[in-house]
Amino acid sequence: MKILSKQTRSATSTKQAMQLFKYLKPHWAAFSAGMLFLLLSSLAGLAFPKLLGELIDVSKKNHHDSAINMIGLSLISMLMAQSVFSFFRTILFVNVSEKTLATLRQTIYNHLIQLPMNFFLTRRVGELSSRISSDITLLQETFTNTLPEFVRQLIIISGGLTLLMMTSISLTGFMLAILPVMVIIAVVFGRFIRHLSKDIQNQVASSNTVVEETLQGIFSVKAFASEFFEMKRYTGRTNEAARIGIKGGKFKAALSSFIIMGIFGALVAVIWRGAVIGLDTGKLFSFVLYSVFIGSSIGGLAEIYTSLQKSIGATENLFQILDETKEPLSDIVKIDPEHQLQGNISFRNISFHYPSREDSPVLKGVSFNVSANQKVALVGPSGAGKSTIVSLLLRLYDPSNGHIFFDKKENHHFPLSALRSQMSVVPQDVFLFGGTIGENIAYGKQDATEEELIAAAKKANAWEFIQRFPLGLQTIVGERGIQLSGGQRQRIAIARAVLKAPRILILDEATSALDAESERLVQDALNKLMEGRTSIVIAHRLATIRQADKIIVLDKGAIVEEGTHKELVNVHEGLYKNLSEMQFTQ
Ligand SMILES: Nc1ncnc2c1ncn2[C@@H]1O[C@H](COP(=O)(O)OP(=O)(O)OP(=O)(O)O)[C@@H](O)[C@H]1O
Repeated sequence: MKILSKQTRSATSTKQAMQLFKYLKPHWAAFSAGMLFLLLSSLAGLAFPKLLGELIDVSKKNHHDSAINMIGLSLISMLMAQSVFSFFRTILFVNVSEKTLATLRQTIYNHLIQLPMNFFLTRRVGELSSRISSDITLLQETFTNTLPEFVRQLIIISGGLTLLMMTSISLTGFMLAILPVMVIIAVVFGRFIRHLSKDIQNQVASSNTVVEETLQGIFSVKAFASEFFEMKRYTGRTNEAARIGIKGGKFKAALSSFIIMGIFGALVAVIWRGAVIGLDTGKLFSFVLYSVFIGSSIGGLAEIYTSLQKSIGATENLFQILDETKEPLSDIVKIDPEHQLQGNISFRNISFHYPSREDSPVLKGVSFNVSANQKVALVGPSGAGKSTIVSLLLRLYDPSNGHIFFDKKENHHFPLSALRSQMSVVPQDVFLFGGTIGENIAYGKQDATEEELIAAAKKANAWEFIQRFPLGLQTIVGERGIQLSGGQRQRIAIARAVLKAPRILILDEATSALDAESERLVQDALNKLMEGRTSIVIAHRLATIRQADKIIVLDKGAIVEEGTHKELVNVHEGLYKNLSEMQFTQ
């Protein structure tokens, strides 16, 4: 990864943030209309102090009811106008940001799911899903609130200052010399206190951890007679929280005194100065109100700056995903005859290491052939490289050396989606999606009819238990539905494979033992499934592969033996012979 200087980084981040506007483009008209309403509502807001000041002056000077009523009426019309403008501005901004962010969410997710396995090796699922949820929520907040608020504050500051200067340039200068300084000090001070409050929260959280851990592990605490040790630990953490809390309290007290003295003091100074130069009461009143508006907008800008920085960070995270290269996938409708597999596989001198661990080779010069419709078993100790061979077969990774052929054509010749769609994996740990049993079976073929689903379930020996559920195929599985047993889940996965009718079947045999009945049902279903197609079985229990056409024995990334069961059990001191003796004497 390139290391960028801070400036270049912030320049690229800003550039990326600008890319966001690409997603806004289709909604440009609504966005501009929203901006116009924002401008109008901010201007209407700015008219208040002026009208209020005039009201005071008119009432003091000539007591003309009609003039007073006129101003009162203008104030009410301004109020109405402002509320109408705000209403439309909010609706327009929400509309634009919801639509923009939905597109952005879809773009990011669609890109993410098409990224190669390499990408997922080095990232945690939580981190990636939080990008799609919290980073985008942050942007949503920016588009709906922060950006409009930023524009509003700018209008208030510039408009307010113009109006103030029209009243009195010297008093405006006086106000600017003191009020913004006080506001900025208060903001910086406030931030410092917020940091401190975070420290307190962390400290309190860490003392709560002691409570949680010790209560959950109360058995260990008692068994090790650690009560007094834990009491000391808890006392230490809570006292520290109290110490930081007291320190924070002092600063909070100082801040409120400062606000009373500094900010209100500055306002008093402005009023005093206004009185000295002989400004009318009404004018002075509106002057002070504008000063308050401007002061709070300056304070607000600091908040907005932080929040914009966060959004730029979030955009950077999101666009980083879009910068990654996707796998060349396509939505398969029909496979070209040229890309249809016969089922012959050939690995030629394959070496491989995982991209995340360049220095540890996982496969070293592996070569083997599988003819169409053969049943081949991969055997070997844990970590030998069996699952890695399967990943290379599926082209989840490319080998670092060597070539993989399907029917004498190199694997690159086949479009990736066409290649994968002709293979099917029945994994050890079957992952079921949180939908119905029917949907889970149809995962291999989304447009399957109910009859096809039932036929597949029957072939997989799964229909018998599915039909016993009152809702049959419509039964919900997963977190919010029923939990299926290991054997049942495997049979659902087999039904999925039956439905997909792959040319090449990959079975990762379950290591955990099923009860005898489930085992028989699963094995029987697998045997039916393997008929008439090439099957690669990662075998953990050697009893199931005695009939295999070929057994490939791997050890530490290399093939050490190859042959049928009969041949291999006769190899003197052979690994297979050893492994099978160990399993059968258990
Ligand atoms: N995603 C990965 N990143 C880095 N190294 C990996 C990854 N997956 C597997 N390995 C390493 O590659 C080697 C081979 O692993 P593989 O899973 O292919 O073995 P296996 O023969 O299938 O083992 P088992 O029978 O335990 O499933 C192991 O040393 C393992 O630590």
